[in-house]
Amino acid sequence: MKQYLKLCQRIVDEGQWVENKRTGTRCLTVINADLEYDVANNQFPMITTRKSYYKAAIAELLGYLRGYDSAGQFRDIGCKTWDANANDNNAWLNNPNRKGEDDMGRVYGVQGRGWQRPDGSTLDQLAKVINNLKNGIDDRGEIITFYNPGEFELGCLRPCMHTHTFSLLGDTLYLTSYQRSCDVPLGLNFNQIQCFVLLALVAQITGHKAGKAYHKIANAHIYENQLELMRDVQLTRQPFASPQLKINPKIKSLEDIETWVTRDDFEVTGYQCHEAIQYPFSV
Ligand SMILES: Nc1nc(=O)c2c([nH]1)NC[C@@H]1CN(c3ccc(C(=O)N[C@@H](CCC(=O)O)C(=O)O)cc3)CN21
Ligand SMILES: O=c1ccn([C@H]2C[C@H](O)[C@@H](COP(=O)(O)O)O2)c(=O)[nH]1
Repeated sequence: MKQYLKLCQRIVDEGQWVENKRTGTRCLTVINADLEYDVANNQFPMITTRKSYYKAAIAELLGYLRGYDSAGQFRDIGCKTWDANANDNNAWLNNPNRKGEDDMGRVYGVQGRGWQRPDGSTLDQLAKVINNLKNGIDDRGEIITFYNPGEFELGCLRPCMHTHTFSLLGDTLYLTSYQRSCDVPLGLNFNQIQCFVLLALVAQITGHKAGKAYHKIANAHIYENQLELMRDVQLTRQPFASPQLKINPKIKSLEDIETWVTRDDFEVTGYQCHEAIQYPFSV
């Protein structure tokens, strides 16, 4: 939690204003942030200086792992975060590749589970990684990437946390996640949780201990309309200790994740937080 607040303070103190054409809203921006999460000791990185909706963040991750491409599928598993990008962004609404209400196109999990090969077949990146890790193999390329520049025009948004590298050292599994663009008040609150859960969950289904998750961010920003709430409210609060995450031990395979797992298979204990803050969202 301290590293999150440190990054927020750094943006407030040292950030530079950058115009953003896609949203029309300027951002106070810094380049390069490194965060890490202690999954081994179950220090769940949930924000405590405001109320955090961790179940929606986990549902979003489950949707990525299942290869969802519709905001409706995300809503059905308890996550509304894709409604705006699928249905309220003019560039996407006017894109001839959009297949109608709620369509997100070829983003995130679509690439992760069904990367299109030149011969017309598809590659399931996630299944390959899980299979190798289950068999104790780390070929130094246990990478899942959602970043497919050749298909950007087929999706509503370029993936932000776009690449996940798993590494095995002995029987301990590590994760390094890369993010190109980060909305620190809103998105990072979710992305921290997702890095942690991705490592904990993959360790559980591949039979390894979880080590640390490393989270590398290129462009970290606060939108102009979020700045006052961050500087004058959230940053004046003292954080509480990290809560713990409990994952249903019955989750044993990728197939479980694809078929019956829900956000309620994840429970947090020891979460103490300050009042909710509603940050504005730029579409
Ligand atoms: N500008 C922007 N920021 C983002 O963080 C973001 C995007 N766009 N587009 C794609 C996804 C969608 N994400 C989102 C979207 C909404 C919330 C959000 O509204 N969070 C609220 C309430 C969550 C809830 O009630 O479930 C929050 O207070 O955290 C968070 C992440 C993250 N990504
Ligand atoms: O997981 C996510 C998804 C998105 N974001 C944020 C980062 C930016 O503020 C926007 C995306 O805008 P681009 O113009 O495509 O960079 O969404 C996030 O923080 N985390």
